[in-house]
Amino acid sequence: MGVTRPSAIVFDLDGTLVDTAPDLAAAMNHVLALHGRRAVPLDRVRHMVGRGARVLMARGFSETGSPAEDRVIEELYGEFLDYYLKNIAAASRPFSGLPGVLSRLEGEAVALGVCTNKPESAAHALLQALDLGGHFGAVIGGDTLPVSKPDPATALETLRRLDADPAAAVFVGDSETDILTARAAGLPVIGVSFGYTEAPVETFGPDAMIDRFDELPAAIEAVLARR
Ligand SMILES: O=C(O)COP(=O)(O)O
Ligand SMILES: [Mg+2]
Repeated sequence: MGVTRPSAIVFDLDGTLVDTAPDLAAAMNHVLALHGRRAVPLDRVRHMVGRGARVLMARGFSETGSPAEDRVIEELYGEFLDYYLKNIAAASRPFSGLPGVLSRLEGEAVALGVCTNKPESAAHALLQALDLGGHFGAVIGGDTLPVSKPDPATALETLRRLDADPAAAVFVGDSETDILTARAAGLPVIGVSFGYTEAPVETFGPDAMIDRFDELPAAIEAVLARR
């Protein structure tokens, strides 16, 4: 029988805490339009997010014609980020039930962190725009460290900054990247069924799945008890 009281919960951001796909799609389609490409529909974008904005740009170009050459990806990324930072919360909203579950965890003195492949500046701007920033004691973005998810250093550094015991921490995410990150860091991982993923996230073997945030406390308890 393992621990049941979590020290910390580390959350992925896009597709886990916040439904950002509409604004990510708008920014990607803005860049595609600048380069004479057609728009990618929102439903497709939901399967293209999860490995950072450079990969999103590459996928957007491959989806709409000839692939972008490596040497132009940095320029596309710059165009994307410029538009995205100006429109970061035009349509992005926290997933249903999130504020309630964050308050509940805080009430139980559980430390909360964010570990995302979004640039750290974009992660802070988004959390602030949605009035969520105050909940999280640490935010690690895709450019905070020399490595990004799925490198386990990202999750472990989030916990270090929270001063939380990794042996009682849980990762929550929506994509294969998150499952790989948590596994490599030795953390139990809960998948959310409402996020962005190339294939259904349960196929990557999370320790538990939730369909709604009100299921999170019980799922945390279950994965820690099984440790
Ligand atoms: O920007 C992305 O591609 C993914 O961001 P996430 O790590 O918060 O899901
Ligand atoms: Mg995600």
